[in-house]
Amino acid sequence: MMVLVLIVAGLVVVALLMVLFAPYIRKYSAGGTCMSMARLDGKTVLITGANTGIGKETALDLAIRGARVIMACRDVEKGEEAAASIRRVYSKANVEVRELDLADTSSIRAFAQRLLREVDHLHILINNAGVMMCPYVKTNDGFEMQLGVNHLGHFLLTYLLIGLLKRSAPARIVVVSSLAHNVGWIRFHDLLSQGSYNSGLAYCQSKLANLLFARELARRLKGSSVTVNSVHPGLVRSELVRHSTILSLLFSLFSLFLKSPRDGAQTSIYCAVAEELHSLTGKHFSDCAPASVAPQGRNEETARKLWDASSELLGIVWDH
Ligand SMILES: NC(=O)c1ccc[n+]([C@@H]2O[C@H](COP(=O)([O-])OP(=O)(O)OC[C@H]3O[C@@H](n4cnc5c(N)ncnc54)[C@H](OP(=O)(O)O)[C@@H]3O)[C@@H](O)[C@H]2O)c1
Repeated sequence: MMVLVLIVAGLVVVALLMVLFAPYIRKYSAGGTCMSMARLDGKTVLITGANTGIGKETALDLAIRGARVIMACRDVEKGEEAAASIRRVYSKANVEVRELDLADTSSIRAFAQRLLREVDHLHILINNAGVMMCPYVKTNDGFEMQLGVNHLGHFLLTYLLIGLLKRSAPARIVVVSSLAHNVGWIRFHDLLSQGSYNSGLAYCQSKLANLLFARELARRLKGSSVTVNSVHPGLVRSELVRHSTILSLLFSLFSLFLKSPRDGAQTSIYCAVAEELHSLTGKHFSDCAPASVAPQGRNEETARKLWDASSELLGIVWDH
């Protein structure tokens, strides 16, 4: 009898939660389809974290548009499986998998060196890979994992490829950030969470860092025909929440209200191809439309400070 009461009570709580939160979840996860028919024949695209989720769907779409798509994945086997599934959907897909572990600067450098040797042009770079709310763990270089992969890894990758992008201009850089930037702030006093660690806050910090990086890079690249925009893909069914039991539970519960990875890829695709964005730079997009940015994401001083701190951590000097 007691068990039955508990089950019924549990179901009532779940139903209440769904009624309460569904409108909000729907609001942030619905809409936005890239209507552009732009072709990418002869163009080369690089997508990080392309073996699954939003990255894989972005790779499929851009391959169908005729691009040569380089899928940068930390697990080559998983990447090859994803490439094979893309070829099953579109047999002419020009996709290739290359190894890139954003949690290891030597892997990033080796990846970029090989790319610079073997690829003449790079027209679109999509910094998509991400890790969310993992336990406290360090990258190979001693950086907190979420800041290390989501921000610092992409910061270094972009630095290493910026010359190639400029030579290939017009070129576009798309940085996959998140709505989570709204509740993030940059903890300059403890950027790598050495003093204290909260996995949720560290994720939000890394996504705010994505946005600030995109804006500062756009500012520095003005006049170069390389544009940089950031996106929030929506709330998307993917493996991203794997490290958080609560979020995994909530995402399963509200699964019906979340975007599919295909729908989640639309804003990245839009920013990568839409003709009307050809010279638009330094903006943030969601649902294939300009989106609002939290005040901390618009603070130019914070963006410059983060730029300097990131360059120092990575031991690099940008020449612009
Ligand atoms: N899903 C959402 O609701 C949502 C909302 C807002 C923003 N986003 C952002 O969207 C982006 C894509 O997320 P998703 O939802 O598609 O998640 P996902 O399915 O978990 O995909 C994340 C990708 O990043 C890769 N990755 C993780 N660590 C890496 C590393 N050290 N080096 C190279 N690649 C690494 C993963 O590779 P493995 O498969 O090998 O782990 C995977 O390919 C992320 O930047 C995320 O923050 C997602």
